[in-house]
Amino acid sequence: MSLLIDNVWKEYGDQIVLERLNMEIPTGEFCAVVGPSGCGKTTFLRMLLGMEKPTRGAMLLDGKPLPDEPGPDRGIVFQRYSVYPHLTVLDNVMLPLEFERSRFFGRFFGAERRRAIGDARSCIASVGLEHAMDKYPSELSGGMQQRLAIAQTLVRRPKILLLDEPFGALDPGTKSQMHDLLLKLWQEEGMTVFMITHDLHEGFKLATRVLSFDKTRRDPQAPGAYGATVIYDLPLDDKAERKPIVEKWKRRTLETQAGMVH
Ligand SMILES: Nc1ncnc2c1ncn2[C@@H]1O[C@H](COP(=O)(O)OP(=O)(O)OP(=O)(O)O)[C@@H](O)[C@H]1O
Repeated sequence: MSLLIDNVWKEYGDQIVLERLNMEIPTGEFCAVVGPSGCGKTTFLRMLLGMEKPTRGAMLLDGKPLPDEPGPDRGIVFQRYSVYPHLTVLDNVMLPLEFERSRFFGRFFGAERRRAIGDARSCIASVGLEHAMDKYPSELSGGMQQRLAIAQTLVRRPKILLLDEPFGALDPGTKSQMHDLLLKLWQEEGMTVFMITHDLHEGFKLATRVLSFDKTRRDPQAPGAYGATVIYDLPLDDKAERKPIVEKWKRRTLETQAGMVH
């Protein structure tokens, strides 16, 4: 399953946010999405999720247009834990399954309910929260809450996992544990991942490909006249061999973000 982004543009009124996005992403690619604040990274993720439609161009999953509403094949995790404070860990992870089911068939009963509970429990165990099934979010640390948010998204077994600065609020130790967890889940599930990060080192550590967004042209009189595009598309799948190249691009990306190169 591959994702084809074909000349995608996104405009809000007369503001062009993104322009000329062209890329092909094979299944299982782990893309880090980097770029200056406000350049349209979240907008890109929202289009992949189906919360926003491109103004122009096409996004094709295996040759078919991406559905223009969120579905179980795509899941998102935000920086701030989007968990429900009044529900236990288990109920937080059951909820997406119940929503999905009730859209079409009403509530779970009997064997189906038991199967859903089993799926939720194994997903909670996969993020290391098996001892906290009956706890409420207020009883969990920040890292545990973010694990819960990830479980809530993974329980529907998305093919595309979208992460909007998921670890930005965590301390370095917890962040590093979350990196290990994410890599484990990514390897086990074979998902295509897009992760926005402001931490370039995190992006280069985790990703197989770095997509660096920025504007290539600017009009000081009309800030919305031009949008951002992918200025560097860096494959990192063979890190040892590509190390010198990666280092060069990493330096260039850092310089661009610091406003030293345009
Ligand atoms: N629904 C909307 N209506 C109008 N403008 C919007 C909307 N959503 C985003 N924008 C504009 O699009 C631009 C890109 O926003 P976006 O949140 O995608 O940037 P970002 O790169 O994710 O920023 P940050 O790194 O600060 O989170 C901003 O100028 C924002 O004001």
